[in-house]
Amino acid sequence: MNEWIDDDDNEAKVDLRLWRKLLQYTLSYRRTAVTFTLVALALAMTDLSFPLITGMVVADIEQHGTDVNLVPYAWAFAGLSVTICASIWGFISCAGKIRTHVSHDIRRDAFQQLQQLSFSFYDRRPVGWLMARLTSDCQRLANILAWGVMDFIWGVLLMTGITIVMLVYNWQLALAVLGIVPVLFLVSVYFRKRILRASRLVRSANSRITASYNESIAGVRTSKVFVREKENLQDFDRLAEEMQRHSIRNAVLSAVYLPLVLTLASVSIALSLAWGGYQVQIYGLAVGEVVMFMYFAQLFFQPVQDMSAWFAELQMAQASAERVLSLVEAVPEIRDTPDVLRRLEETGSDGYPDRLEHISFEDVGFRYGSGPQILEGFNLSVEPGQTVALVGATGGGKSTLVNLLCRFYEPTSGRILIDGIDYRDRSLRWLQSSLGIVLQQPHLFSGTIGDNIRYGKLDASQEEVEDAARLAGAHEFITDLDDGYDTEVGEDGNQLSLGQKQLVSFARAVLKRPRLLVMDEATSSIDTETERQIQQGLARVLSGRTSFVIAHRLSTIRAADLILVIDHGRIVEQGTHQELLARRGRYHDLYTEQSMRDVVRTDDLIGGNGESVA
Ligand SMILES: Nc1ncnc2c1ncn2[C@@H]1O[C@H](COP(=O)(O)OP(=O)(O)OP(=O)(O)O)[C@@H](O)[C@H]1O
Repeated sequence: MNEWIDDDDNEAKVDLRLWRKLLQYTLSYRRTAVTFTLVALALAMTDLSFPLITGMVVADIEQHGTDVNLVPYAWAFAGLSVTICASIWGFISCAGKIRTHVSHDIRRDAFQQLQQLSFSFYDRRPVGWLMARLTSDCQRLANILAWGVMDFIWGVLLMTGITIVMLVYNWQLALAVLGIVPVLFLVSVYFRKRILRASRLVRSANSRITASYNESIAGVRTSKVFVREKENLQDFDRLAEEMQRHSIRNAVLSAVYLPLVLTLASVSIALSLAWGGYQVQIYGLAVGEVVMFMYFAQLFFQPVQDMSAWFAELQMAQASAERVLSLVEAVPEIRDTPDVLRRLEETGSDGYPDRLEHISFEDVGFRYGSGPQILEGFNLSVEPGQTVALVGATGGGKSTLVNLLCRFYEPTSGRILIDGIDYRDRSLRWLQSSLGIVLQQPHLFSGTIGDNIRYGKLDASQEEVEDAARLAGAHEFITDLDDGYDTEVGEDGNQLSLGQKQLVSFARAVLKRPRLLVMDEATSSIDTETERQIQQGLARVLSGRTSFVIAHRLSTIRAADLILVIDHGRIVEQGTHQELLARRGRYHDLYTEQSMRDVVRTDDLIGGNGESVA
């Protein structure tokens, strides 16, 4: 499995430097954090007051018997109860607020980063990995950075208060109570970690079982045809057995943990009672004080348990923290150089004329990451307004060339010049806003067809949108739909056919009127008649604009000014359609092969152009 997908939840050493960075998310809500600290202080003081007053009542009764006036104590308890209610309300609302803000901020930063990162980043991280970072990891970190931090503040305040009060009252009894705390902490961390791990294993087994249900329901026909029912059941049994094992382990651990904590708490209370009782008998210590210490002993356990639980979670979430920070702090590989940034800041432009005419590749070499060399010493010169077509065997490097041209990747050696200037010396924004791209698998966003076309120019009028659609050959099918331009395309345009999606994406590119148009297999799912319409429309709109077309359907590029046959990252042939056919080389073979494969198409191509293939 890919190392990035692996959801490694094994506990790692807590890296404080990393958490300090993440803590900035909480600290940026200074006002809520300060309010929270005051609320936590009030809560801790109130918690602390209960044993104190209880101790006082008992001591008072011990001293004055039935003459004691209990009314002030009743009022004090009533006041404390109200304060505790208010503090808990404040506690929960502050922590909830901070959790929501922190979760939003981490997600926003991660999302913003995702928009900036280069394609190479996405090559190494699958979508599933990124989705998990944006959802479960962010959620988990937000919980720690809000509830964990809040519980920590409250716990520290309360434990410090109890320790001070106990030491001031009776240091020997205090030590008897406190002696058990480290043991409790260690036991808690030990069990919490194992319980957390076991419950995650249960969750993970559960999701695999759900996926298995899903797969067997979706693939029921295939399973039947291949008579796989028995094997499927065996696979399912294995998963179910695994889940059962983890669930039982989880239940056993929880069953051991709670009684153990309660026993430790009882030991601590018993110690204070025994030692306190001894002091009452020998040194005449007030019974109220012993009661107070027993109460304190009990009170001490809640924050210790909470803090040990968060500590265990902190260890388990170390991997999440690393993954999220690696995303938030990732530096885009392709970005404006400091020099370009300085020029942009000083003058608002990268300092060159807003023109995109002549393009040349000079000795360009390229490889994806540490992969094999895809291009080496690649040279090409494209004149203004030329249509360059790239054809050739699959995996030859056509899309790579176009990716380099669009600066989605940068050459690993050599240069790409636009009007004589290395494009790395120009701003990314300038280049990418000059581009129009139509892909074989175009992406449409949820919304209407009109919205999707307008994505190319947000302030375009309805008329402009329709004109663009007409030129792209999309108007006809759009107006045939019941809601026309207001038709909802669904998620990723899945309410439309692939051909219709390509037409909408064409219209979007046409509306933008780009200086450089790039089409990657863009007309593969469009019928020949529509394709001809598009060709005519584009010829009008893009006359004088440079374009690069990758096509497997060679009919798309017959009119290209320059056809390059690419193989293993090299140009093996170049020329116009006629020249290449006459040469009877690789292009001629490809063309003939394609014509043979599709007789109807061949008819159309020969008829359309009045030329013979053979
Ligand atoms: N993102 C990537 N990471 C690593 N290698 C890649 C990546 N994209 C392409 N390649 C490799 O680069 C080589 C050229 O691929 P490219 O997509 O440029 O070829 P192509 O000519 O466009 O192919 P096709 O006609 O099938 O689309 C192939 O060997 C491919 O495996």
